[in-house]
Amino acid sequence: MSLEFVKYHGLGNDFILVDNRASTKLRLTPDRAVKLCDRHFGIGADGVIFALPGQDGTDYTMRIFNSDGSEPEMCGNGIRCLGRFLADLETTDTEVSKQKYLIHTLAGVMTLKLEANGQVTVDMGMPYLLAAEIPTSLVDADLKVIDQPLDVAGQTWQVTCVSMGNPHCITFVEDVAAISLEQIGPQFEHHSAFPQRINTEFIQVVRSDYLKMRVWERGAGITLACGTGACASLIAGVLTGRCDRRATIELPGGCLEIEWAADGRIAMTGPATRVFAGNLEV
Ligand SMILES: N[C@@H](CCC[C@H](N)C(=O)O)C(=O)O
Repeated sequence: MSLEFVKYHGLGNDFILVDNRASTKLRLTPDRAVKLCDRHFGIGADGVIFALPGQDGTDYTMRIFNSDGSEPEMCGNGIRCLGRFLADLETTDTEVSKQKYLIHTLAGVMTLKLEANGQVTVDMGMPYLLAAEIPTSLVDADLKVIDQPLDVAGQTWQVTCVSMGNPHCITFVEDVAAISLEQIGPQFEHHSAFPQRINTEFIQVVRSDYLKMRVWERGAGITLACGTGACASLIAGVLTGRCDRRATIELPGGCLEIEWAADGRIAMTGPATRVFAGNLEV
């Protein structure tokens, strides 16, 4: 038996997309996902995303597995890719596709809008800011983690933590290029202050409406972009008085536009690109 997949990327954060609309049972195991993500012995990707039937009134459900086989709650670049994937599938099936989707995720319901210029805008919902919600033991459970000291690799970093459904630890630095991400990223990810591990973003404020970011992702390591990380970083910038509520975030793979609206909801706009399709032996 063979299973068709499509490879997409959002700013170089790349995913294998699987059409799982006919069943709530995953068509691949997490172990198989790990093998497929391998860049030498597999297809190569930062994660595998499944498009499943909707639940609780949504159009579809997204499940994603990181390249280490762990299942995160949400993925910003991945959900934009899912939007394009679903539109392509619907066009193949019926010659028409929706321009707007309600997607069920482990982080809640996300709304996607496919823009005419190829970009995808996602209503990412509200951030979670309390220590218990991240989760982290850095401060008391009912407090926010804003510019708190964290010792990693013999250095004290001032960190701000934000959950976008998945956990992020943000540090503002003078020069993102000077950070030894490969060396310190794993030490942040596995720090005892973060019981569910953590995604780690380093941010350089170029202007109040333009930030540069590098990321070490939980379960995937260095990636070229992270959508939830870009949202969390803008929020950390606002909370610490470093940036505007709307900004461009420049990642190694390109730029995302992020806005934290007055009602507390976060919008992310960026591209989603189809790379190729193939068949897997299952
Ligand atoms: N690259 C993603 C985030 C994927 C999940 C993350 N590695 C985690 O474990 O939380 C994005 O674009 O948001």
